[in-house]
Amino acid sequence: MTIEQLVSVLKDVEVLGDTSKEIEFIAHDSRRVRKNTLFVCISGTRVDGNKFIPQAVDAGACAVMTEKDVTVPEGITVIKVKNIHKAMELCVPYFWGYPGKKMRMIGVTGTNGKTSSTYMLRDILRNAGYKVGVIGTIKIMIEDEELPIHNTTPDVIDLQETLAKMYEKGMDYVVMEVSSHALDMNRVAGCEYDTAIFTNLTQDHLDYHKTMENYALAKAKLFDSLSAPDLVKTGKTAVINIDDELGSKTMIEHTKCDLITYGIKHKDATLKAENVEIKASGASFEVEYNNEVMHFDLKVTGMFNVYNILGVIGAALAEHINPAIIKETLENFESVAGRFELVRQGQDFSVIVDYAHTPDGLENVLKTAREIAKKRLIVVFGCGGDRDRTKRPIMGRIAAQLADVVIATSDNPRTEDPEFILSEVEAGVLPALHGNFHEKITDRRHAIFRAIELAQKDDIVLIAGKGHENYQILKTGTIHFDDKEVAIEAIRGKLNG
Ligand SMILES: CC(=O)N[C@H]1[C@@H](OP(=O)(O)OP(=O)(O)OC[C@H]2O[C@@H](n3ccc(=O)[nH]c3=O)[C@H](O)[C@@H]2O)O[C@H](CO)[C@@H](O)[C@@H]1O[C@H](C)C(=O)N[C@@H](C)C(=O)N[C@H](CCC(=O)O)C(=O)O
Ligand SMILES: Nc1ncnc2c1ncn2[C@@H]1O[C@H](COP(=O)(O)OP(=O)(O)OP(=O)(O)O)[C@@H](O)[C@H]1O
Ligand SMILES: N[C@H](CCC[C@H](N)C(=O)O)C(=O)O
Ligand SMILES: [Mg+2]
Repeated sequence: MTIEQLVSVLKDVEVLGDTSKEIEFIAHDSRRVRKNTLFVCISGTRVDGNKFIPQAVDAGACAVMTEKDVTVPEGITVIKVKNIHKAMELCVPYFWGYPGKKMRMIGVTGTNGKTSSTYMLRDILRNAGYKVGVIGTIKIMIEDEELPIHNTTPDVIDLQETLAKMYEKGMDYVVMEVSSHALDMNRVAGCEYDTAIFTNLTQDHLDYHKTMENYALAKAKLFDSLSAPDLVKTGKTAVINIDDELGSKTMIEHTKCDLITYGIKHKDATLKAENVEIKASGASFEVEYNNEVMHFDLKVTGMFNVYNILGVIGAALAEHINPAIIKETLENFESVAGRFELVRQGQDFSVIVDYAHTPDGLENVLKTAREIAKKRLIVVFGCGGDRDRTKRPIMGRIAAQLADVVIATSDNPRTEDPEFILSEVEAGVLPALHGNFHEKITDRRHAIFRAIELAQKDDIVLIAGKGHENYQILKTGTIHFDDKEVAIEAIRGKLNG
């Protein structure tokens, strides 16, 4: 596409230089620039992308898009815009040919349960014979090909490039996590969702959204988008957890298309789970749809997973998937890496690695562990740095209320002092202790070893917060760290005396 064609979708734009050049790629990161790239200069929270123009030009950029007056080497075209984010939202999907309008798109939003739901949907759609791409916290999947990811929902440039790749490789469906940050920043511009799930709304990310109301309104944008004026596909459905009273009210207010609600408590839920049983071996429940009762005997457990599964059933039915395929797939679904994942090394106590990193996530997972625990429940957890500080004492309180042994440790401290984060966690732990045991061990590896050392026959050790992550982000840089690996090492050490 030529620069002239590309800028035709922009309004407030001034182009300095040759507009007949062909653009072959768009990047905002100078390290990803190649021949004939348009380099988009973004002033970020850490650095100003305009500073990297020389590197981008060296790497092959033939044009730059910027809000600033910049000096460029001769022959480089400058596209000057008023608002770089608005400009990207318009021209990047156009450049890639609107791939997010060509495939069926399922978006999942909510504080917790997004990754879990997308993985279940992927399996259902694949078993129904479709080619599926997935975008979310852990990685990008294009059928079986895996690519790394930096955000739960990538920015508009990375997202459109990924969607274009998926379209080119023949994906019928894209199932993706749509984070509140992404909705607020409009990273999903140019996407057209067909079915959207709302899992729940509980406290997180208040550092960014400031209030729960703003957080809810960011999520509601996904539901607004289902009835936007410029849609090209038909058959939109919102699938909403109606047991989440506050969140569902906002999401439903913003829904103007077909609606499927789900829940366990609410009497009017379209999909209402009955006879729910939570066992260590898995959850079971029944749900009625179109006057037929479907019975589910799952391998995953926990009330929270029953909710995730109800949302998934709703989305799959909205996409007209055969109920028999939905049932068979969900009954065989085992787990997502780092989500209530059992670490089995032949020890006589259970070790679970889980990604709970919000108050509600931690409460749910501790309650589930408590329901299936034969003896004591030992929890190792912490809170991330440079993230919502107000959740720290709340998570501390929940851990102290629900576990027998509480080991507070570091998560990803990022640029913060780990001791300071822990002091905020402990402000919640200490007043809530009721004769139960507590230790503060800043080093996460030591904390995991200590929990496993303390574990006795039939106890459960829950290592929460980092799930699948194989790194720890410290002030000094990112190091390799994997809760599961460390747990295995500790268990083996204990078994070998
Ligand atoms: C606050 C926020 O969202 N920041 C996002 C933002 O980074 P930033 O503004 O700090 O960018 P920056 O590092 O200052 O760089 C500015 C520009 O210089 C460019 N650059 C930089 C270095 C270089 O050598 N060359 C170069 O060109 C960068 O590519 C960028 O365009 O743009 C980056 C690229 O798109 C994002 O990866 C980054 O997400 C950071 C890592 C982040 O932690 N975001 C969190 C808050 C987030 O978005 N989370 C949500 C929800 C998670 C969930 O609950 O599931 C998510 O969707 O991930
Ligand atoms: N429906 C749910 N309600 C509450 N907690 C949940 C639910 N589903 C999962 N969890 C808990 O939250 C953790 C994270 O789950 P998952 O990764 O599916 O959520 P997510 O929404 O993708 O999170 P993120 O915001 O980091 O992308 C799980 O390990 C589990 O402890
Ligand atoms: N997507 C979430 C993940 C948090 C994971 C936890 N390990 C942490 O670092 O706080 C976030 O960026 O807030
Ligand atoms: Mg996720």
